[in-house]
Amino acid sequence: MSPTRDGGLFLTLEGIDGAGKSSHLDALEARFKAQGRTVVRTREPGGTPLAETLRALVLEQPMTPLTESLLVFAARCEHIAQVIEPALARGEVVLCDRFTDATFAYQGAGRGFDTAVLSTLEQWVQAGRAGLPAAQLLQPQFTLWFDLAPEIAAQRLAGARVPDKFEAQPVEFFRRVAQGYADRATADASRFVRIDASQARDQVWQQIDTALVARGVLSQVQGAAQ
Ligand SMILES: Nc1ncnc2c1ncn2[C@@H]1O[C@H](COP(=O)(O)OP(=O)(O)O)[C@@H](O)[C@H]1O
Ligand SMILES: Cc1cn([C@H]2C[C@H](O)[C@@H](COP(=O)(O)OP(=O)(O)O)O2)c(=O)[nH]c1=O
Repeated sequence: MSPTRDGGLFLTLEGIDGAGKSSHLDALEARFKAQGRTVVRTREPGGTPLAETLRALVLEQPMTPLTESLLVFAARCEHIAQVIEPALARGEVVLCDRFTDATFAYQGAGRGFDTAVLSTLEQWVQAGRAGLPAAQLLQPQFTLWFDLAPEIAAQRLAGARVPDKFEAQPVEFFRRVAQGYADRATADASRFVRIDASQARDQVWQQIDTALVARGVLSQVQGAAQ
């Protein structure tokens, strides 16, 4: 069996903007469904009507890093209570595009905001959740970290879509964000699954599939290459 909480699986995707996360969400969802799992596909900031309203503010309005941090954790609080916890309790797969690692990477490393404050907010929002020991934070079982040089991500995004507030940031900002992710990965090596996102799309998918099979989260597809 896969490592689960209440039979559910909490899997997140992370990386700088343009790293290629969204390109693999459909295939991941289909892969779990093909194995008979019910999948809740969601994102942060967002995932509930209120959290989506907060997302629009965070992505469009200028604000202080503290306001940004409070809003993403407020959105997360709703998202956990209304979507993530109930789905995990039902034994489902929660496939979430970003979670708290993004706050440490973007607000912490990118904006230079105090990570001790972020850790406090993380405690408030992610500790004491249903089905977990009081001291344990709700965290993803695994985080697929799409690691890509900021210069390549910027090239991929150029002309691909209208940039939002973060995507309009200079490459130096994304260097700091990328370092923030690398630090989180070092601190929680068993949770983070590093994906070399510089490879071609089908090779990136192969890395994802192989990593999740190796961790017992997915079963090998019959006839697939070892
Ligand atoms: N492996 C890849 N090689 C080249 N381009 C890619 C690759 N993966 C995604 N892209 C392209 O890069 C851009 C950003 O990908 P996307 O999945 O939206 O990234 P993210 O969700 O991480 O911001 C898109 O235009 C996408 O088509
Ligand atoms: C979850 C989260 C996202 N963000 C940022 C990162 C992204 O630039 C943006 C939204 O992420 P994303 O959904 O990846 O954007 P898109 O749909 O355009 O690919 O929000 C934060 O700054 N802090 C957070 O805690």
